[in-house]
Amino acid sequence: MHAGDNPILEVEGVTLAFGGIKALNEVSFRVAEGSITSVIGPNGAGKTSVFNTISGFYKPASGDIRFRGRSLAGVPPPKRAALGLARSFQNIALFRGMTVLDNIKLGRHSHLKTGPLAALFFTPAARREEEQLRQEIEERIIDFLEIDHIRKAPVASLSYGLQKRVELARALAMKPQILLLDEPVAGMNREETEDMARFILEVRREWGITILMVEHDMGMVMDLSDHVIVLNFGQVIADGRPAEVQANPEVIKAYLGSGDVLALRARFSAAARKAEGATMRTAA
Ligand SMILES: Nc1ncnc2c1ncn2[C@@H]1O[C@H](COP(=O)(O)OP(=O)(O)OP(=O)(O)O)[C@@H](O)[C@H]1O
Repeated sequence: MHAGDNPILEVEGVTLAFGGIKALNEVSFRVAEGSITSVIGPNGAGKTSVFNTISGFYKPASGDIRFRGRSLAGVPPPKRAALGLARSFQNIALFRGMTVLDNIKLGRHSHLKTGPLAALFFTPAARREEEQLRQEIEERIIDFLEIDHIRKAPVASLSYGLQKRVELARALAMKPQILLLDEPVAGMNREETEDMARFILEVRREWGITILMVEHDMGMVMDLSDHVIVLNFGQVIADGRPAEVQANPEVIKAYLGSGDVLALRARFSAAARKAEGATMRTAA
């Protein structure tokens, strides 16, 4: 799939400055509908700034972001979420004292037709909506993410991996068309990482949701992505399929400069070995 085909999201010429520093400098890329697209780059390259600009937390000095062809200029973050653009955060942003189920329900509120007052007085319309919401959450999201056994548990009591899964559940409850995942496997052990990778693939396959993620785990990026965008010093230095990006000398140089190159090579080759194994299994 080429990112130029049917873009759901277009970032065009975006420049973002903090004082005199350009965190993003004329950044342009497209995210194809139905793709898993990753944004990578060494520390400080501008990945979080891209996410914050797309979700509306930062206002670019120039450039435009379009969602399904519509400019998001002047559209505040909650409205972007209601349009179908949801995100998770690098550091878990859940209500730790609340249960898993209540946290997930919060995600859905941007779509409820009945306002908080109606919900308070529990009108028939609010009740119907509440019931529909409950069923939708229980039947689909909780089952899908295999968190049935912890639905009544307070989030604070859960392992880190499960909390990240609940965060994904809450983002899904927002019924996104595109999901922005900020380092979905950061801090996870191997098993938690593999679970999350499986869920991300299934979110795309079963729910038809486009994924845009920032991730440092290069094995995961190369395994999952259709398309990879590489940032360095606030600029796009490579944009293509995982194999193209890995072979790009500019990319190697960027990671070399950051001192991450050994880790990068190890991760690249682990990803390549895995891909080779998958190809051989398919051919057999
Ligand atoms: N709120 C801010 N105020 C001032 N400078 C900022 C702010 N946010 C980011 N920057 C600067 O913008 C540049 C890009 O930072 P950003 O956090 O987007 O990079 P990143 O690629 O996400 O890094 P990391 O991988 O370490 O999370 C850096 O030079 C950073 O210091």
